[in-house]
Amino acid sequence: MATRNNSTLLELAKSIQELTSQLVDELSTSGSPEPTFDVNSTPIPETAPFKALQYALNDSAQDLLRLVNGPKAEARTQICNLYDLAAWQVACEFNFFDAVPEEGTASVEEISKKVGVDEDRLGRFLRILATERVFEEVDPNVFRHTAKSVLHRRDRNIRDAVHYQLDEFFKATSETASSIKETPQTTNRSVNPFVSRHGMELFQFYQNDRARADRFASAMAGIGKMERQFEDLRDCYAWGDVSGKVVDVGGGNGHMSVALARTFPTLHITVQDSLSMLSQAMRQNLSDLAGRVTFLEHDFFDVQPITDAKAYLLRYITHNWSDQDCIRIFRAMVPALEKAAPGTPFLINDIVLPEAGGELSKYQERRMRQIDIMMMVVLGGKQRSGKDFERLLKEADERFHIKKIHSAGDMGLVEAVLDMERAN
Ligand SMILES: C[S@@+](CC[C@H](N)C(=O)[O-])C[C@H]1O[C@@H](n2cnc3c(N)ncnc32)[C@H](O)[C@@H]1O
Repeated sequence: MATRNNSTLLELAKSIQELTSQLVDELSTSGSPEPTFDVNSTPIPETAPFKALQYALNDSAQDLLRLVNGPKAEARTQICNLYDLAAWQVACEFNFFDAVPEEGTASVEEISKKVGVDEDRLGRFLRILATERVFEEVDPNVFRHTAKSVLHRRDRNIRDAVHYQLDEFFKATSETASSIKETPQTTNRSVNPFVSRHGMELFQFYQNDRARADRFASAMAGIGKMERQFEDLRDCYAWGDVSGKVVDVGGGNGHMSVALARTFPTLHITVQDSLSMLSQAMRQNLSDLAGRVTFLEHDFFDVQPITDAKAYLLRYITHNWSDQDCIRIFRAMVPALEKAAPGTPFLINDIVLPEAGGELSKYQERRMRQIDIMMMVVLGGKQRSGKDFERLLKEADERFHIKKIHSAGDMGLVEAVLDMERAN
């Protein structure tokens, strides 16, 4: 029998009270205002102490709601989640966000004229969104922005990040079970739900569709604003101790290398990627870096051509590839590491999953496992734990070992080295 003395619900509520008090104190100490749902609300700072409180609060608050709602109500919520996503898909596709002024209101009739969706369906979508505080109906058929909706008006990259997920990735996700039924034992770049749904591999898809490719590039910038931030990479390794050449293998448009070089004046970074990716990067004005960031076309399945680097970085590459492909990528690094100074760090920057459940907050772990499933769906790729990385490195070359995992979680950094004392 539940009593106030043995109540899990009250324990969770107490934890929520305590964590919220700490959060308010932290906001007060840092001179930050409390967040509201208003368009002019200031979000909670994204620093480590606030993130830790956010994660813990999410666990307690979500567990309390799960227990209070019970499995049947939770199942009811779950079966209808996709209709929330349908509303988001339409809001992005028809850009409801720009159709409402940042300050002030717009009627359903006015929004309908701008977005080209009939008033009846438009109003229904706006009202379901408003239940999650995305827009607010201030008078019958009159809406205004909230903090959560105005973000997508103010930040095109973040809107694109939601949009591409709810378009090509959502469609692919709906094919997950049937795709696995077709090939229950195999997945890779060419065998996955994305290919089942769209009839071609992800990057081929974008090569064939310029508009979606541009949106994808913008969405990647949006994701960079939400997670995988530069500060995390900057703080998880002693970059200041590295003096000389660093190779950013598959470095994309070089945005991380440029930021690293601007922060650490002893770094000289070569960004390697495909020519199409690098051509964008090379258009940037990097005159302040006096040639400390350079670009080199290189396919990371081919042998690494730079043999005198002080460190090699592989950032958010491994999760795009199957185990067999990762082994090929690691193996292509070996000749360069053999020639480089002993102990040259081979840095794998990617999510590092916990080995077993319970090491992290459920909230944090879920965010990582969502990316793991995303990689499975769209690329036949995966997220890995430290042990998974160790196994793949050893399969690539017995002499690899992990020297240190500098940080785990969603900004993991694994430092591997090639042990030259050991015979291969
Ligand atoms: C998820 S992005 C990561 C980019 C960058 N490292 C970052 O952290 O922003 C993956 C990158 O791998 C590159 N890539 C894919 N296949 C490649 C290959 N065979 N050789 C070199 N780069 C490749 C892509 O062009 C893309 O820039």
